Amino acid sequence: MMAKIAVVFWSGSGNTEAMANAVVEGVKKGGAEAELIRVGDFSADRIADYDGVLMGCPACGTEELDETEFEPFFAEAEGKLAGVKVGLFGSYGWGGGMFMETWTERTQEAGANMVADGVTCENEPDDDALARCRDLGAAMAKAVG
Ligand SMILES: Cc1cc2nc3c(=O)[nH]c(=O)nc-3n(C[C@H](O)[C@H](O)[C@H](O)COP(=O)(O)O)c2cc1C
Repeated sequence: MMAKIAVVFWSGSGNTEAMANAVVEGVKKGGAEAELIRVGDFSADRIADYDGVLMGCPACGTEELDETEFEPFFAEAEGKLAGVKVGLFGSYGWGGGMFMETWTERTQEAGANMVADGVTCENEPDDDALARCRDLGAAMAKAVG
Protein backbone atom coordinates (compact mmCIF):
# COMPACT_ATOMS: atom_id res chain seq x y z
CA MET A 1 0.00 0.00 0.00
CA MET A 2 1.14 3.53 -0.75
CA ALA A 3 2.41 5.53 2.22
CA LYS A 4 -0.05 8.23 3.31
CA ILE A 5 1.06 11.68 4.41
CA ALA A 6 -1.08 14.33 6.13
CA VAL A 7 -0.32 17.92 5.09
CA VAL A 8 -1.94 19.92 7.90
CA PHE A 9 -1.91 23.70 7.71
CA TRP A 10 -3.32 27.02 8.87
CA SER A 11 -3.18 30.10 6.66
CA GLY A 12 -4.71 33.52 7.26
CA SER A 13 -4.04 35.18 3.92
CA GLY A 14 -3.13 32.28 1.61
CA ASN A 15 0.67 32.31 1.63
CA THR A 16 1.14 29.18 3.72
CA GLU A 17 -1.72 27.59 1.81
CA ALA A 18 0.22 28.12 -1.45
CA MET A 19 3.22 26.49 0.24
CA ALA A 20 1.03 23.56 1.35
CA ASN A 21 -0.13 22.97 -2.22
CA ALA A 22 3.49 22.74 -3.39
CA VAL A 23 4.35 20.43 -0.50
CA VAL A 24 1.52 18.13 -1.61
CA GLU A 25 2.88 18.14 -5.18
CA GLY A 26 6.28 17.10 -3.88
CA VAL A 27 4.87 14.23 -1.81
CA LYS A 28 2.97 12.91 -4.82
CA LYS A 29 5.94 13.30 -7.15
CA GLY A 30 7.96 11.36 -4.59
CA GLY A 31 5.52 8.47 -4.86
CA ALA A 32 3.42 8.78 -1.69
CA GLU A 33 -0.18 9.74 -1.09
CA ALA A 34 -0.90 13.20 0.35
CA GLU A 35 -4.01 14.51 2.09
CA LEU A 36 -4.30 18.30 2.36
CA ILE A 37 -6.15 19.19 5.57
CA ARG A 38 -6.94 22.53 7.25
CA VAL A 39 -5.90 22.28 10.88
CA GLY A 40 -9.46 23.09 11.98
CA ASP A 41 -10.55 19.85 10.31
CA PHE A 42 -7.80 17.77 11.93
CA SER A 43 -6.99 16.61 15.43
CA ALA A 44 -3.84 15.36 17.11
CA ASP A 45 -5.49 11.96 17.64
CA ARG A 46 -5.38 11.39 13.89
CA ILE A 47 -1.58 11.71 13.59
CA ALA A 48 -1.29 7.98 14.23
CA ASP A 49 -3.37 7.25 11.10
CA TYR A 50 -0.59 8.56 8.82
CA ASP A 51 2.94 7.49 7.90
CA GLY A 52 4.14 11.08 8.27
CA VAL A 53 2.86 14.58 8.98
CA LEU A 54 3.86 17.81 7.24
CA MET A 55 2.70 20.88 9.16
CA GLY A 56 2.36 24.44 7.89
CA CYS A 57 1.74 27.64 9.84
CA PRO A 58 2.86 31.25 9.31
CA ALA A 59 4.60 33.45 11.88
CA CYS A 60 1.88 34.97 14.05
CA GLY A 61 1.71 36.92 17.30
CA THR A 62 5.33 37.69 18.11
CA GLU A 63 7.18 34.88 16.33
CA GLU A 64 4.50 32.46 17.46
CA LEU A 65 2.13 29.97 15.86
CA ASP A 66 -1.46 30.96 15.06
CA GLU A 67 -3.13 31.05 18.47
CA THR A 68 -6.70 30.46 17.28
CA GLU A 69 -6.34 27.00 15.79
CA PHE A 70 -2.78 25.93 15.10
CA GLU A 71 -1.21 26.42 18.54
CA PRO A 72 -3.99 24.50 20.36
CA PHE A 73 -3.56 21.66 17.84
CA PHE A 74 0.23 21.66 18.07
CA ALA A 75 0.24 21.80 21.88
CA GLU A 76 -1.77 18.58 21.87
CA ALA A 77 0.30 17.09 19.04
CA GLU A 78 3.51 17.50 21.07
CA GLY A 79 2.37 14.57 23.19
CA LYS A 80 1.89 12.39 20.12
CA LEU A 81 4.92 13.09 17.91
CA ALA A 82 7.49 10.72 19.43
CA GLY A 83 9.01 8.70 16.59
CA VAL A 84 6.76 10.37 13.99
CA LYS A 85 8.25 11.57 10.70
CA VAL A 86 7.60 15.30 10.51
CA GLY A 87 8.34 18.30 8.30
CA LEU A 88 7.51 21.96 8.96
CA PHE A 89 6.84 24.93 6.69
CA GLY A 90 5.40 28.42 6.90
CA SER A 91 5.46 31.99 5.63
CA TYR A 92 6.62 35.04 7.61
CA GLY A 93 6.46 38.81 7.16
CA TRP A 94 9.37 40.54 8.84
CA GLY A 95 11.01 38.25 11.38
CA GLY A 96 13.29 36.39 8.95
CA GLY A 97 11.64 33.10 9.89
CA MET A 98 12.68 33.18 13.55
CA PHE A 99 9.43 31.49 14.56
CA MET A 100 10.60 28.36 12.74
CA GLU A 101 13.54 27.95 15.14
CA THR A 102 11.29 27.76 18.19
CA TRP A 103 8.84 25.53 16.38
CA THR A 104 11.63 23.20 15.27
CA GLU A 105 12.98 22.97 18.83
CA ARG A 106 9.54 22.09 20.17
CA THR A 107 9.13 19.46 17.46
CA GLN A 108 12.49 17.88 18.20
CA GLU A 109 11.87 17.96 21.95
CA ALA A 110 8.61 16.12 21.30
CA GLY A 111 10.73 13.30 19.87
CA ALA A 112 9.71 13.66 16.22
CA ASN A 113 12.06 12.66 13.41
CA MET A 114 12.36 15.71 11.19
CA VAL A 115 12.78 14.60 7.58
CA ALA A 116 14.34 17.95 6.52
CA ASP A 117 14.92 21.47 7.81
CA GLY A 118 11.82 23.64 8.13
CA VAL A 119 10.99 25.61 4.99
CA THR A 120 10.18 29.32 5.34
CA CYS A 121 9.63 32.18 2.91
CA GLU A 122 8.87 35.88 3.11
CA ASN A 123 5.19 36.56 2.41
CA GLU A 124 3.95 34.96 -0.84
CA PRO A 125 6.14 32.03 -1.94
CA ASP A 126 8.11 32.77 -5.11
CA ASP A 127 9.30 30.06 -7.54
CA ASP A 128 12.33 29.29 -5.39
CA ALA A 129 10.22 28.91 -2.27
CA LEU A 130 7.72 26.70 -4.08
CA ALA A 131 10.58 24.50 -5.26
CA ARG A 132 11.83 24.22 -1.66
CA CYS A 133 8.31 23.21 -0.60
CA ARG A 134 8.20 20.51 -3.28
CA ASP A 135 11.60 19.30 -2.05
CA LEU A 136 10.23 19.07 1.49
CA GLY A 137 7.32 16.95 0.24
CA ALA A 138 9.69 14.75 -1.73
CA ALA A 139 11.98 14.33 1.30
CA MET A 140 8.99 13.07 3.30
CA ALA A 141 7.98 10.67 0.53
CA LYS A 142 11.52 9.32 0.50
CA ALA A 143 11.61 8.99 4.31
CA VAL A 144 8.46 6.88 4.38
CA GLY A 145 9.16 4.99 1.14
C1 LIG B 1 -1.51 39.18 13.57
C2 LIG B 1 -0.28 38.91 12.77
C3 LIG B 1 0.93 38.68 13.42
C4 LIG B 1 2.11 38.45 12.71
N1 LIG B 1 3.28 38.23 13.38
C5 LIG B 1 4.41 38.03 12.67
C6 LIG B 1 5.65 37.82 13.33
O1 LIG B 1 5.74 37.77 14.56
N2 LIG B 1 6.77 37.65 12.57
C7 LIG B 1 6.73 37.70 11.20
O2 LIG B 1 7.78 37.52 10.57
N3 LIG B 1 5.56 37.88 10.55
C8 LIG B 1 4.41 38.04 11.24
N4 LIG B 1 3.24 38.22 10.56
C9 LIG B 1 3.23 38.20 9.09
C10 LIG B 1 2.75 36.86 8.54
O3 LIG B 1 3.52 35.79 9.05
C11 LIG B 1 2.86 36.91 7.00
O4 LIG B 1 1.98 37.89 6.51
C12 LIG B 1 2.57 35.58 6.35
O5 LIG B 1 2.89 35.66 4.98
C13 LIG B 1 1.11 35.19 6.51
O6 LIG B 1 0.95 33.90 5.97
P1 LIG B 1 -0.50 33.37 5.57
O7 LIG B 1 -0.89 34.08 4.28
O8 LIG B 1 -0.32 31.90 5.37
O9 LIG B 1 -1.43 33.70 6.69
C14 LIG B 1 2.06 38.44 11.28
C15 LIG B 1 0.85 38.67 10.63
C16 LIG B 1 -0.31 38.89 11.35
C17 LIG B 1 -1.60 39.12 10.60
